[in-house]
Amino acid sequence: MALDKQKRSRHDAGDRKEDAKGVKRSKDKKSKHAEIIEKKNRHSKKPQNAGVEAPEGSGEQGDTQTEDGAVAQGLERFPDFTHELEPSPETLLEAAHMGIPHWLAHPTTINRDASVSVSDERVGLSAHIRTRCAKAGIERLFAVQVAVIPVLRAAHRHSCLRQHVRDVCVSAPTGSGKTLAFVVPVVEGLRSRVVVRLRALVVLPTKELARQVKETFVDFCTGTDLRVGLATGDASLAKEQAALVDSAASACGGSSKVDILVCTPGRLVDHLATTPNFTLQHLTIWIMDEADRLLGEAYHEWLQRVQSSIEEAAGPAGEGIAADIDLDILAPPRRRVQKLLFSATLTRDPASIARLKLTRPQYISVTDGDGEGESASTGTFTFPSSLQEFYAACPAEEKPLWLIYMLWERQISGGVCFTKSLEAAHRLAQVVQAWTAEVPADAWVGNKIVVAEYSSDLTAAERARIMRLFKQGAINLLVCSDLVARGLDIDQVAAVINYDVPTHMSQYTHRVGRTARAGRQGAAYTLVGATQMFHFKKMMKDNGHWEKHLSAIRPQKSILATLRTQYQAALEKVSAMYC
Ligand SMILES: Nc1ncnc2c1ncn2[C@@H]1O[C@H](COP(=O)(O)OP(=O)(O)OP(=O)(O)O)[C@@H](O)[C@H]1O
Repeated sequence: MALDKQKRSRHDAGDRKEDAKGVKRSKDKKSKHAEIIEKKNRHSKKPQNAGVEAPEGSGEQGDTQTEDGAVAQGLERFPDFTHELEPSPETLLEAAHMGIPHWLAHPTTINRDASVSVSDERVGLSAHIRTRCAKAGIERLFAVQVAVIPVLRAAHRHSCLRQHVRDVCVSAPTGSGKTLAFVVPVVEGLRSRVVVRLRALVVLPTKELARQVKETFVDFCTGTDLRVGLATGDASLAKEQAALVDSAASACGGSSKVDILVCTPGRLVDHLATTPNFTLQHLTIWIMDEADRLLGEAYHEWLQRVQSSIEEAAGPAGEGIAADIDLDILAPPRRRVQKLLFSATLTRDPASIARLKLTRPQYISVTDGDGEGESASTGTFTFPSSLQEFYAACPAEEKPLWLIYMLWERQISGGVCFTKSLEAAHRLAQVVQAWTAEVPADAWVGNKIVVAEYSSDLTAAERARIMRLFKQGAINLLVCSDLVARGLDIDQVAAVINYDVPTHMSQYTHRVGRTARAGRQGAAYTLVGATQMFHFKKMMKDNGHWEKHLSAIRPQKSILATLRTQYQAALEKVSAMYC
């Protein structure tokens, strides 16, 4: 009987893997998986392909845990399209030497092409979420959603039963749909709540990103009673306070006016310090999006302050317990706040990770192919498969001309061009604008370039106006500092240009990730001055990105010569403005 069940569940798991579009089906690959699974089984008694991963030692294993992860406690079975990556001994050794925790070197991986239908019964999305997806034009779930939604749905059920839940770290390429990977399970988990309490906290590093995520929550909460709040400092503190809590109510925490709060770290700390009745005592889920950037934010030691607020409300038990310690012995079952970290470039810095006091964390990673390239020490930067990458080695003093060449020759319309500073963005936007005035009206083959500077120097209202015009196509080139390098989701970005070479691979990843989002085609161009070539090449090579992904562009001399004349005329006009 037990054997039958085992066979059946393995068969089911096999089918599930086969059905996930994009999961490779070659015989070789299957046997490789089988080998890995067999090897793992030899080393551990843990069931493979567990759709619901019951926390070890949380009282859900043994008699109650079945082979396929369904738990004999009325919990439903969730599908699993992931597999655990078995790192090589060398990788593990390297990770150990660098102090990288064991769980971070053992990701649960999913092929970035995996996808299932929104209405697939095995994912079990409610009619409400399916309707919201349909309204948003979403028919299939992306890989990160396929991997993460079942894990968080299962965790929610465990949490409701006062069973321990694991913290989750998620790494997936830019534009791969990480936002919905947490929005969907949060809304599913909360939509039948009775009393309004602040139960989900979502922290993002910038106002723009917070607004964007809040809008997604609002879309997916439409048709429910759930209330979503925003605290970014866009509105005055008093206005935010009035929107978040009923300060006249006597019961602390019973006065929340929102179920979900999307905020920036600075404003969160302000509310913790000054807003009467604002409390995290009912929190069940704490999401940090763009987590690596957030961990670098020092604002009033926001991380420690949020952790302390949570711990004060709930008591310290269960926090920060290493992944392999049996919780049954150490802590009584109770509801705790589940921490979720999302990023395209998740930090591997042991010190940063330790500060988070994660509880038995699980690491989910969306990778190329079979998780190849997942390196324990550096992490892999996985890029959208629809992204094409180019670089041009150019003389440093001619970079503006070469930028103009790219814009002209590649007919870039819907471009975002990154510079290293606000000043550089300002000046470059002026030069490009002056050049467009030099081009005869009938010479444009594609759209005439209409350029605007988009930087933190502008007011929020000006930025909103420029963004609106960009989305409408009235502006088709934005010149920016790194303000919009992360997270911003703009469908219309067809190309990214690194006018100044990014200094880190993560900066490169986030910048180029503004294009080729959600499976759309996109191109990234990097202008590399002669003195920067060594660094750029090394950075790309160190990350296994040089040979496989980058193509060189060599400009046609005749086109360059024509553009040079126009460029020099433009330069003179811009210089005259400063005299
Ligand atoms: N299943 C889906 N089908 C179609 N489009 C989707 C799906 N999921 C998300 N999207 C769209 O994909 C785009 C990118 O999603 P999102 O902003 O969540 O990416 P991300 O992974 O957070 O990227 P980044 O790391 O750059 O912040 C959004 O416009 C979103 O609406």
